[in-house]
Amino acid sequence: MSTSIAVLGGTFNPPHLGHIQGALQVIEHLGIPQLGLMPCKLPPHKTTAGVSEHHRVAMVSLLCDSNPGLYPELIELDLPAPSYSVKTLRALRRQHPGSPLLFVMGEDSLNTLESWYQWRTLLSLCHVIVMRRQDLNVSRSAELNLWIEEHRCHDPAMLSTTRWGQLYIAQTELHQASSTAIRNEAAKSGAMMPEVAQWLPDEIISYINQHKLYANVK
Ligand SMILES: Nc1ncnc2c1ncn2[C@@H]1O[C@H](COP(=O)(O)OP(=O)(O)OP(=O)(O)O)[C@@H](O)[C@H]1O
Ligand SMILES: O=C(O)c1ccc[n+]([C@@H]2O[C@H](COP(=O)([O-])O)[C@@H](O)[C@H]2O)c1
Repeated sequence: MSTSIAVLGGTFNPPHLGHIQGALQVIEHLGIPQLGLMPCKLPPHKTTAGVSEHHRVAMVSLLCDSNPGLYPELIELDLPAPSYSVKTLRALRRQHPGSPLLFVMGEDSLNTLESWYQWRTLLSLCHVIVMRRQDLNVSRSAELNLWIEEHRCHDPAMLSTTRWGQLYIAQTELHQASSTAIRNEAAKSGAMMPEVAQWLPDEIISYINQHKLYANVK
């Protein structure tokens, strides 16, 4: 079987340590060589991606430069908006027909999966890997829970011996970081609470300040 291809899709407005910690732990837990951070063109459930594609890609690229194992996967920027994951995974599947394809998402994304375009089709294209994330707002429907249990795999070896079809909940550590909280904090006063600022690596803080993306991050 060919080497696994793994991607974490996101808006990355901005990228933060919750993304990095989760991605690095998925790499380690699954024993895969690398994982692509895949900025979307336009998130399907939002009216805008926030700051420009150029800045989001630049921040993702900075993170990848300082984290061996992570690389920018820019395929969605060449696909039509909105960035429906099924369409992206079809395109990735065409590029890598013989590889296990791993689509990584946070637990909050899993909880809203029923609202995604052709969501049941995802597992005919890829494996879905879930990173743990506290999500106090949403409870899953009985139907979604049933689907999860039907497809859930407990043996990570299956993820490299089959190319699609498994849903795996990785026991990643919880991380509180959230792009919304970072943006809200920055907008408030220009001086973020230290616990929020520490969710951002230094190179991202410098980039945000240099380009005045939100407000100054101290
Ligand atoms: N702290 C975190 N722990 C685990 N998964 C996360 C975390 N932050 C984001 N993710 C996951 O990474 C993916 C991309 O996230 P995204 O770029 O939307 O960041 P976000 O912090 O959720 O942003 P926003 O608050 O703007 O929605 C999503 O599947 C999301 O669930
Ligand atoms: O395909 C969909 O309908 C769909 C709906 C919501 C989100 N997604 C994808 O999920 C990823 C995370 O989205 P977001 O909005 O949490 O940044 C990103 O790659 C989106 O394109 C995909």
